[in-house]
Formats: sequence, structure tokens, C-alpha cells
Amino acid sequence: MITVIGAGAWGSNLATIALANGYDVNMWSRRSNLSLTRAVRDAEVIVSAISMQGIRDVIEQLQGLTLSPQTIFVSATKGLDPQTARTPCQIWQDTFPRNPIVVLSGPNLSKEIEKGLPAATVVASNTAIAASKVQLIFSSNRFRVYTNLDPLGVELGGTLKNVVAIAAGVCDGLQLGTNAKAALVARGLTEMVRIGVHWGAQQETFYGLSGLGDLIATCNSPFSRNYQVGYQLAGGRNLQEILANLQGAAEGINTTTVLKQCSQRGDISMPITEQVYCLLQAQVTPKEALEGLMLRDIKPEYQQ
Ligand SMILES: NC(=O)c1ccc[n+]([C@@H]2O[C@H](COP(=O)([O-])OP(=O)(O)OC[C@H]3O[C@@H](n4cnc5c(N)ncnc54)[C@H](O)[C@@H]3O)[C@@H](O)[C@H]2O)c1
Ligand SMILES: O=P(O)(O)OC[C@H](O)CO
Repeated sequence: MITVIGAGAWGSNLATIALANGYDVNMWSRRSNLSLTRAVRDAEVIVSAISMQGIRDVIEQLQGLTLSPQTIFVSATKGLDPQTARTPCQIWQDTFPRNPIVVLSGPNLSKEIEKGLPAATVVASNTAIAASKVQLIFSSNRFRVYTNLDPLGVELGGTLKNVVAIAAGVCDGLQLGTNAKAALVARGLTEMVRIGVHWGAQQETFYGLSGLGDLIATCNSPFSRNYQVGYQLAGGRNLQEILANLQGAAEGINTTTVLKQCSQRGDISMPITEQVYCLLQAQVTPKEALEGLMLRDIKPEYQQ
């Protein structure tokens, strides 16, 4: 039995894929009649597809239940804890140290997947056998699943790209052109690598599906909520107005704040994140954010 926690856009998609592969699937959400206790009672695999803001709440509820140490937790959330900057998988592992934890992340815009369009993703874990099991559950002729042994890198790729996606939306909203977008995405990837490696992820992971792959998808699709936030800010709308009309969470907003604090504390240069932060706080206009990036001191592309 597979239990999917969170019946939002992504959770529903993942449940559909597993069901189509012949697995028994339970879905649980805050609004379902099924209690969480019953939903996870026979679960061999628990897939969490809740937004970052709900993670601690749900984990607290699960903590009180008796779960087998063999139960595999799969995290599909792309965010960072606002208080501790821990990733969802780190929080799951802190709470359930004996259980295998797997992250599932990749260029996976749910609106495309629900139409049956082809996509690929990555499942990563320190427990290779758990990743292989999850790979089998979700692999299909429309969803190609790769395993990976760098869960932190895979998780951070999917999380950090949301900040760049907001900036990419601004770039398109201001009609800055393809050269500007290419520069933004390439330098955004450099920022992701810089902080990701500082936190212990492997550099090469960021050049794979869950890093560069997801960056390309999210920075180019109007289906991306994060991209939409940037695009609409560039169009002159304010954040409250945009969020009131957005379907689902734009995780990049909270991630930007967490990253800005971490980069300041660790003295890590993250100029794109810095400008996205100032823009989200309404401290600068989209055009001022662009100027802020273009007028930085000139420097080598890579610094030792
Ligand atoms: N939609 C996508 O294309 C997509 C693809 C890959 C990953 N993701 C990631 O998956 C996560 C969920 O995204 P989504 O698009 O499904 O969002 P969504 O807003 O559609 O769904 C979020 C779900 O989390 C639940 N939730 C929030 N707080 C909760 C709480 N306190 N207790 C219980 N449940 C709670 C909501 O009820 C809802 O079911 C995000 O981190 C997102 O970045 C989304
Ligand atoms: O709609 P977004 O911006 O949360 O993006 C969804 C997924 O992360 C794309 O892989």
C-alpha cells in the first residue's frame, strides 16, 4: 500500500501514476474523511506532497503513530524550513531516523503530466534499495524515473531553482530578450551550485534533471507558479494581489527569504537571490532589480 499525503496538484498526479502502475494507493488530505492514522496504517511507502508550510504540522501528527522502521518516506516538497533552513528530507530524517527517506524531484510541471505528456524525474536516497523501490512504483512509458545517490543535491536543485524562476518571470515580463534570460539562468545556476555545495551537495547533481533540468522547465513555463509571480510583478501587480489569484503555493517566495538570510550569515554571494528578495519585499521595482544586477562590480566568471 502506498499512501500519498497531500491531495494538491502534485500529490494527485503522483497518486494517479502509481495507481496506473497497479499499486494500491490511499490519498490523505486535511479535508478527507479518512483519518491520518488509518491512511498510513498499512503503508509501505508514504509519499509527502504537501507544501512546505504544512510539513512540520503533518510530521508532528505522524510522530504520534506507530510506523514500521521499514516504511519508506518519499518527499516531493520543494522548499526550506523558515526557522532552521532544513530541507523537507532532513526534517523527515530528523524525525524518523530509522526509516529510509527518498526525495523525488525533477522538471515536473503537474499541468503537463496530468495531460499525459512525457517527463522524467529523479529519486534519490542514501538507501539505494529504497530509491530503486520508489523508481519502480512511478516508472512508466510517460514518466521516466532515474535513481541518484545525492539526495541533498537533488532536493536543493528543485528548491533553489524556484528563486531563479521568479527572476525569469520578471525577465520575460519586462521583455528583456533571450540573451538576458540565458544570462540569468546560467548565473542563477552558479548561485545554486555555490550555496548547494556549501551545504554539502555534489556539484554535478546541479547539472542534471533536478537542477538544470528543473531550472529550464520552470524558467520557461507559464504553468510555473514561481515564474508567474515574477511575470506578474513585472506587469505591475503587487504580491498580495498575485497570491490571491495563484493556484497552489509558490514555494520560491519563502525560499528566497531563507536563502537571503543564509547567504548573509555564510557570506556567500547570491546577487540574484538578493534582488528577488528586495523585489518581493517591494524595496525595489523590477527595473531597479535589473539595474542592481547589471551594475555590479565587474569580475571573473568563476572565482577561486
Ligand atoms: N504542482 C507541481 O507542478 C509540482 C511539481 C513538483 C513538485 N511540486 C512541489 O510539491 C509541493 C506541493 O505542490 P502542489 O502543486 O501540489 O501544491 P498544492 O497547493 O496544490 O497542494 C499542497 C497540498 O498541501 C496540503 N497542505 C498544506 N498545508 C498542510 C497542513 N498543515 N496539513 C496538511 N496538509 C497541508 C494542502 O492541503 C494541499 O493538499 C510543493 O512543495 C511544490 O513545490 C509541485
Ligand atoms: O509551479 P511551480 O513553480 O511550483 O513549479 C512546479 C515544479 O516545481 C516544476 O518542476
